[in-house]
Amino acid sequence: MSTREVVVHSTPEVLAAATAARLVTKLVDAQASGRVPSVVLTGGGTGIGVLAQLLDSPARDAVDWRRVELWWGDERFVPADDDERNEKQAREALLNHLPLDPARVHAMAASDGKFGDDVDAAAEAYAVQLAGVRAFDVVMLGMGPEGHVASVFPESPAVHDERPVVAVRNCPKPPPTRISLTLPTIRTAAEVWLMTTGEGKAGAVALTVAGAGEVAVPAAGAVGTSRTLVLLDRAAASQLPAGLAAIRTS
Ligand SMILES: O=C1O[C@H](COP(=O)(O)O)[C@@H](O)[C@H](O)[C@H]1O
Repeated sequence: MSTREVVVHSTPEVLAAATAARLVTKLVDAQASGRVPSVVLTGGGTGIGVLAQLLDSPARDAVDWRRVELWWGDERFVPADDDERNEKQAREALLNHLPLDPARVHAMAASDGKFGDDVDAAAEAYAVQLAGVRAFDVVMLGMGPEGHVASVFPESPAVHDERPVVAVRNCPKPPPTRISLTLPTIRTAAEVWLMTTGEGKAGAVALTVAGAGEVAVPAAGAVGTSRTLVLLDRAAASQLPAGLAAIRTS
């Protein structure tokens, strides 16, 4: 398990651009060493903002996108064409514009897909797909104001679940039915990048960095085996101890 490194950027735009650049470097380095990197995408404003920045960055052409495996950390269990879907948002922000290999893009099922409205079957099928993955290179995660990551919410059944992927019901944040990787699966990643912006996230960020318990603050349980980055804008970092925020400000 790695120690958290906190990086504070001046604005959400700078954070998104810097994280997009970080991802390009990560993918290029992995491909240069002959590997096909695997990345877990996130929904939410910050995660989709990073993808939009990547679309605007000429550096994205340094990556051979046909040799990248893409997964999702969570998905809202709604019809495929619903604007709430993390997959749809990611495709519109970036993926539709890249020469990806469709066989390497691993979206979670929609509620009008192969499994119909059986969210448990959809979650189990995703776990079967994941069984072939050795370790993710990067898991990107947004974070809720109460400390949820992916669709693992505080004090919810998912936070206690040891299975790799779970169906989530009655989410406090709509839509109520979702599919999510669990914390044990997230922790198999080499690197976890926890990314968030805005004052509304500052309390949960401070609790995460202070080492709160993962049942109360699931973000605190999201760590990588070799690196855990907490990527923030100044507003999200505003409740961190002054010394810590000052160490790594860019
Ligand atoms: O519902 C979700 O929320 C989180 C955080 O979203 P944000 O808009 O507050 O950044 C997100 O990471 C997750 O993937 C998503 O399904």
